[in-house]
Amino acid sequence: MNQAHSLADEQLFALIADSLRSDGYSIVHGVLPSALTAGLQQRVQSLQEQAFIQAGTGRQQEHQLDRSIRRDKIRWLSGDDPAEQSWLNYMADLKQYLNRRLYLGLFSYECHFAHYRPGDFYRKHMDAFRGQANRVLTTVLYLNPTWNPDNGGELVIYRDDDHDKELTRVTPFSGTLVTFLSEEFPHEVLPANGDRYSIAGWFRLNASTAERIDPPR
Ligand SMILES: O=C(O)CCC(=O)C(=O)O
Ligand SMILES: [Fe+2]
Repeated sequence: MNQAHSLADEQLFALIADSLRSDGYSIVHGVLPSALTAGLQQRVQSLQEQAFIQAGTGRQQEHQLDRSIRRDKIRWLSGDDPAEQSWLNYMADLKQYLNRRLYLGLFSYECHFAHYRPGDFYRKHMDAFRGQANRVLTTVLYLNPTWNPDNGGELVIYRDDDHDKELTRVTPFSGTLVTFLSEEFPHEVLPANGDRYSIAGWFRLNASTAERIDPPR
């Protein structure tokens, strides 16, 4: 799917919802409001390297830094910055739309900027495991205005019905937004020659009980 101009929010949300319903994933190019993408690009470029932390794998107690699996550095978004707040608002609107259309019961959204330096990668992994009621829907927005396809750094998505077979590859061009069911699709980030910026995010269910506040980070 390839559109060259931004769509009204509801049209874009409808495209995403239709693809999620039929295929479990959606890839859209260049259809987000351009001011939104531009603001986030500027924001991530303005952050100093010290603002990022080494990304880990696993949740809370199991949290590990394993550089053979994952090399990127991350910074969680917060509402303190206007560009970051705009993205959080936009995702809140998407959440509302998807809940209305697909009854997904999405409750919260968390997301971080990611910076992959040249050579960095994220090996094949799942973002969530069935039955754990944690991450339901993954979103990835790329923020690389001058990406050369020869740079590598593609996101490789594997098939939900055969985890060894490649489904598709996504070049991390600015404004490309990928959405997929977190429990269904293994995926990996290939090493790149250049600096690769993105926002990875997850919609979660509300799995809180009186004893246990979920989601944690
Ligand atoms: O940056 C990407 O293309 C995907 C990142 C990813 O899989 C993750 O952060 O879990
Ligand atoms: Fe992932």
